[in-house]
Amino acid sequence: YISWKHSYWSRKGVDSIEPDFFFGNTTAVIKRKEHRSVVFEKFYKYFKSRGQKFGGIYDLISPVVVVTDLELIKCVLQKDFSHFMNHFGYINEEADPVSGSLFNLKGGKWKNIRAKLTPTFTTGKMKMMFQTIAEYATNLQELLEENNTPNNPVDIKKYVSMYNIDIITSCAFGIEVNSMKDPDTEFLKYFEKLMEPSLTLIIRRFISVTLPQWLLVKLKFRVTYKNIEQFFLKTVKEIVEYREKNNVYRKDFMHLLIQIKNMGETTDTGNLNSESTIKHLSINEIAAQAITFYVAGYETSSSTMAFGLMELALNIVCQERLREEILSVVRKYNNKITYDGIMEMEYLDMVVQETMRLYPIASGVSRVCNKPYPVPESNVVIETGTEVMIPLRGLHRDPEFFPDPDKFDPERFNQENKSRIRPYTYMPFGEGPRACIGLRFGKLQVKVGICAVILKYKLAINKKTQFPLKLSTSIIAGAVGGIWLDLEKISDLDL
Ligand code: HEM
Repeated sequence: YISWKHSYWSRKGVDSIEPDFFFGNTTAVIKRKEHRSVVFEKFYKYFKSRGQKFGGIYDLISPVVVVTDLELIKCVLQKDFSHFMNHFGYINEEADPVSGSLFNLKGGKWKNIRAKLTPTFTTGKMKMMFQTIAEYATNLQELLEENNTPNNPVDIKKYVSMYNIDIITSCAFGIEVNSMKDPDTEFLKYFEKLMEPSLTLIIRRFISVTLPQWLLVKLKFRVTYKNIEQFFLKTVKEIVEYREKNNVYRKDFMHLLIQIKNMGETTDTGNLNSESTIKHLSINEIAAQAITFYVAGYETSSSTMAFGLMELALNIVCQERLREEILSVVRKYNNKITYDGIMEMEYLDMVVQETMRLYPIASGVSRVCNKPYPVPESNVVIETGTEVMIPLRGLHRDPEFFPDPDKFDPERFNQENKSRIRPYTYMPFGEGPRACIGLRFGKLQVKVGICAVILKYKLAINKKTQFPLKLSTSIIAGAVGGIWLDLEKISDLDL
């Protein structure tokens, strides 16, 4: 049966790579030897070197299309989106409410909820939450101050993770956890359990992508542990009830989600109720979305920020130039970091963009075909249920699109060069109608955090950081062994 499954691409006449028995072509990912993004970068190079617009590989026994051609990428993500609306992932809202996240939702239901949630991330809403982000950036400065002792490097990922977890807990759930000062709160423990790649969870995830979805739904299969799910649902219910009863207006995502629950839409006011007839969301639905914001917005921003600070430590000229820019803008705004100030920092934007080119946190942009798709200018039809993968790291480090691709060079994103970047070669947040909904928020977290660190400390790489850098095998890539920096305090400027 396995051999027959592994003959799928040759039966279709599609160029493919010889699979290992059972593991297919992703053995290195399953055995945790390499990060998925690195493995898919190799597939990208292989098919491109053979002049193929796409090729076939096997994730275990499931066939996956790997795309190399920019025109085909455009079709999948934008032009023919109606064939590729969904992300891969098991969903059963009844048996496993947490699985009903925006990331997992399919078809019409996804479209509906996405439309309701999109106004949650407008510029106005980002400005509304800016103060919370800035306060946690001050906490990050204090934390670094406490932990930066002479001759002791700091593992920067650890601290930026605390900064991001506090922001996202505050904004998604409206809870002040302060992981920087008290890492043992019940909420954080459950969050750790939710994210923990335990063996049972790996097996459950494996089953969820291997067995047919209709069978899993019939079996009431669940990926999330019952006790973890109960904890988050109970927490969200309590927060919602408290806010509704006391008419609390807090400037966060939870407020906007409650508005959607009660009114079907968000407004720029403190209202939590209206006579609107638009279809509302249930409490389980808003809980699932709050959890998604949490999961999707924490590790992504933390890794990006840590890699950004690492590159700045390695490239002193860039670091000095960034510091000058930050200082001049901060002075303009009475020694404060403001939303408008952050938006004025052009070089900061270039640094963050270049960081995300070199270290795209997603292993690729993935879609699942939801109705048969005849690939233009070929005889191949992509069948319903087949995963299509666009390898971000392959594109971002392709010398045809980014000369000297391994070099950290923010100038690629200056006003003049930016306009020359070919569409669909740079997509750290995905692309098309299903691109990252939290883009603005994620970038803001990263930018404010980087400002806070650069303003106060001169960064240098400590020899504990292992080069050449090896990416960890967790879902969102980090650096094996950590990113160790020496921090030299150069200013007393608080945010
Ligand atoms: C630097 C930070 C971030 C990066 C690099 C990032 C990257 C991505 C990528 C690559 C995708 C898949 C897009 C696609 O399939 O085309 C995605 C989806 C998503 N992201 Fe982000 N993300 C970040 C921060 C955030 C934040 C802060 C939030 C929420 C507060 C968030 C919420 C989501 C959600 C809900 C989806 C699923 C969207 C859908 O299926 O409609 N992300 N993100």
